[in-house]
Amino acid sequence: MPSILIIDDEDKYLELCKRFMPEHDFVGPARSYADAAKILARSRRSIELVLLDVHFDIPTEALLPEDKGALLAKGNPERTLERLRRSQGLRILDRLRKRYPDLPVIVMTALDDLPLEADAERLHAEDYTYLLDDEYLDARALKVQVEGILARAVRTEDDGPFYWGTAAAMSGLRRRLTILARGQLPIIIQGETGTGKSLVAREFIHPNSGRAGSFMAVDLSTIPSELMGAHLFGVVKGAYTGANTSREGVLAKAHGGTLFLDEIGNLSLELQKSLLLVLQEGRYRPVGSVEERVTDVKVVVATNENLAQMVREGRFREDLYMRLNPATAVTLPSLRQRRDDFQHLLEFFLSRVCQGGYNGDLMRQYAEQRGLWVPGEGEELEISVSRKVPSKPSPRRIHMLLHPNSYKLLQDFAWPGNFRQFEMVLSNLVTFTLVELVDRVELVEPELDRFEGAAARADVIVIQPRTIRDLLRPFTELALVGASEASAGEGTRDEQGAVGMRVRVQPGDSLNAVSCEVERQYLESLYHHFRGDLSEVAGFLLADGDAGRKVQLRMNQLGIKLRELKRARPGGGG
Ligand SMILES: Nc1ncnc2c1ncn2[C@@H]1O[C@H](COP(=O)(O)OP(=O)(O)OP(=O)(O)O)[C@@H](O)[C@H]1O
Repeated sequence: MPSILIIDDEDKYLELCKRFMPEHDFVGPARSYADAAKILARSRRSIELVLLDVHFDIPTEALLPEDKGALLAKGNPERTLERLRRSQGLRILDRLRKRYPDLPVIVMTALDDLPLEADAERLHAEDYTYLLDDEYLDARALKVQVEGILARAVRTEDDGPFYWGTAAAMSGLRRRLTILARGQLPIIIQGETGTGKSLVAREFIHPNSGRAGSFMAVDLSTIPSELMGAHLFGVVKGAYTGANTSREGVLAKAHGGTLFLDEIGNLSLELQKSLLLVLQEGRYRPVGSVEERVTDVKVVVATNENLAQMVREGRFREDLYMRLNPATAVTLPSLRQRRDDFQHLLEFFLSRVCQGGYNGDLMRQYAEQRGLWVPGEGEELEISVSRKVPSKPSPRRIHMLLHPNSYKLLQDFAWPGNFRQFEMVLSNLVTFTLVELVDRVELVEPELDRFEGAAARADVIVIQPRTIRDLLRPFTELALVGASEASAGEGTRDEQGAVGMRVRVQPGDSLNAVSCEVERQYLESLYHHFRGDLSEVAGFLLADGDAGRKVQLRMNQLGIKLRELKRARPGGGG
């Protein structure tokens, strides 16, 4: 686990830091340079930052420089020692710099008569110097500085399969998660379905936590409530009928590692109490056991429900909610909220769906047929994507060419299933496009003429606008998006024609009543969309333009008054 080393002759700064930054792990205090050197020799790799005091009231033999003979021989030895004590931190910093040039150090002092500013450059400390005032210990500002430095130390290489993109908001989120990952406290991840909550927990938080144990994930929405206790906490033989053997729970398996609880809102109130005990005291009791077990896990929970609301409604324990550290909850943005970065997201996900599996085979076949470079074992084709034909080919790159309208269609689509849906649509897009190209080598693209120069280029694959339209159509027809924007009881359409509805449900309403209400709104909105032409509605819904009568009957059954609808339609008269 990465930690912060404190070098200080007193406990003052350690206490301050622990109080204001409980999420970090502090080592020390080392009381002198010699102490600090021992700790660093043992665990330099896990120490990411040093907080260093300046004034050290320590015995003469512990003061730097080790060889003080010459210094003390001149002038007043008492005054020399006093000076050494008052600025000992700077000597320690000097030594640290020589031995560990990249180790970030924040110098902390309550004294303002030291020429820290002047020394800062020599000591490479300008970024790291922080003056604490005697009366007003600005711990919050220190915290900001600590977090800034730790975030800069975040690995810059690829962090794995979670794609962060280039938007500033995502870098901020990444920094925040890096810091939270390193700390001891639990983490709440919020976000719509498919925004990568599980992925970020598994591929980012756990690897960045520095915890050597395993990552264990449990989706609480898929486990029957009567089995949840045993699954989480384990069970002893004979605890209930059918418990023929003792079994460990995921908590035991995650010991020393990370426990990811997906859809935490599904945890029963009783199990919430047990989880609270784990968080507070690191203890739990397997089902049927009288003995308690001890565990050390980092708990990460995910939800797309509003936990605060659940607390208000009495469905989630307030004490557990508070213990889950809601002040630092992280919300992963939806794909709609990442539109500014759409080009990069498109390129990342398209590249990903082109590598490996069936699409990878198709890609290789395509490259072979067209005499392009064919990736070998462990090699990958580069994929780029844009609305224009790139000026010159690159030997290992395939370029996906999108018509500007198709690009816009993809960019503006609501993507209610977020990245899961995005990836699936793009994967199908690549499959359909490549199958057609591989099966019909000589295929002349009907829309190629729109992309000047593309026809002659084997490295440019044109994505047909109709393929995109066909792939999005089922979602467009079904999606009930933008419900919150829709006015009560009315259907509204967004730019893709997706219908947003808000259904008012009375307590005790049957499922049938709810689905009839949805169907009614959908039919009404289609009626308006097709300007009252029921044949068109039938053609769209049933692929049968002669079935207008059927649609009319259904509308009657649902209590829709066609005459009133006609009057309400813009330009419909009345
Ligand atoms: N930022 C991302 N980078 C790469 N892939 C992503 C990203 N976000 C989501 N995905 C992909 O989207 C899919 C869904 O991700 P994941 O299961 O983590 O979402 P989730 O938020 O946990 O969804 P749910 O709430 O439905 O459980 C996965 O295939 C994942 O690889």
